[in-house]
Amino acid sequence: MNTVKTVRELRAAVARARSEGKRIGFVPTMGNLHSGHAALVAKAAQRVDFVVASIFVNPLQFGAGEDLDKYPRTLAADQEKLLQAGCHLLFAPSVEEMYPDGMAGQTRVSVPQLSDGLCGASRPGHFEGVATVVSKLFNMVQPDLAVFGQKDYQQLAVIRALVHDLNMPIQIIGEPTVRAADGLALSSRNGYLSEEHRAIAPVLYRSLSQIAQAIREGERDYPKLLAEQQRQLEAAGLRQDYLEIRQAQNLRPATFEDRDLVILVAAYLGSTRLIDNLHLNLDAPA
Ligand SMILES: Nc1ncnc2c1ncn2[C@@H]1O[C@H](COP(=O)(O)OP(=O)(O)OP(=O)(O)O)[C@@H](O)[C@H]1O
Ligand SMILES: CC(C)(CO)[C@@H](O)C(=O)[O-]
Ligand code: BAL
Repeated sequence: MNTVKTVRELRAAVARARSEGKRIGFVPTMGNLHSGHAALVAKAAQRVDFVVASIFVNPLQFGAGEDLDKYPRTLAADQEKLLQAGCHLLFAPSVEEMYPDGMAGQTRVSVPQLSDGLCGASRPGHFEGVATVVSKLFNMVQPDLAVFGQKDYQQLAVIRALVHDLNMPIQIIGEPTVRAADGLALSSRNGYLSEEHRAIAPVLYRSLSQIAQAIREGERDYPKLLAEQQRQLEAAGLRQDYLEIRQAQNLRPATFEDRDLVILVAAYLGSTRLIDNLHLNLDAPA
């Protein structure tokens, strides 16, 4: 697996693969890779002949006071994991390579409505930063398909919308969330947790699962269900950012008649913000 740092080298390597008739898959990441990322690369490797991954901690999607500076940078270990997972080319650009003219005058891509609420409410500008960098990366790599994790459910919805709305000929694949044995969704930010907080964190997925189970059993008093679980999260020591039930396909608030639902949560453990979600289609076999 080669690592390239410039757009020029990236384009040359992708052009070589294309000239050999290969289909291109793409997995964008921020690095500090775990088995969740490896699953995305493995899915791409099943579908195409040439898999490109990127590692770029994108300043444009971090708000003031967020963890941009302390976000873990672990390039050598990441290269090894990508190789094992079946990646052919890693693009690891600098901030100057991605934003050679700075960020203030950078053209932005924004996806209204889907970017509002949930993570967009507590991270203003976040999804504009994501949509902008993903659009740039898509134009640099020009893949046939790209794979994203369902763990970042709202992000996946934003990316599906931008590809649709901007007529990009790229198939977007959403991969299920890879979890630790105790249910906690793998995330680079889990590394910030103390031992004590790591032991508490699985309560997030337990709460989502309990809500899903209650809805499956016929409970439709969503405010009551959410309030109960909010109390549980807070009793366990988490500070809730949001806990919501939305329509799975468009993220609009769910009504009692909706059958295809997603339950989404974001909460703080100390200063670490964790997110998770559970897709619940009441018409699908359990
Ligand atoms: N547990 C997981 N299972 C499947 N995909 C995942 C998982 N965690 C992250 N991803 C996906 O990997 C891609 C890159 O995400 P990113 O590098 O931000 O990882 P992360 O572990 O979610 O980091 P962070 O803790 O900063 O949110 C995204 O498409 C994201 O949805
Ligand atoms: C998609 C992404 C790589 C864009 O910076 C990032 O938001 C992430 O890691 O999910
Ligand atoms: N995992 C999504 C990227 C972010 O939190 O900035």
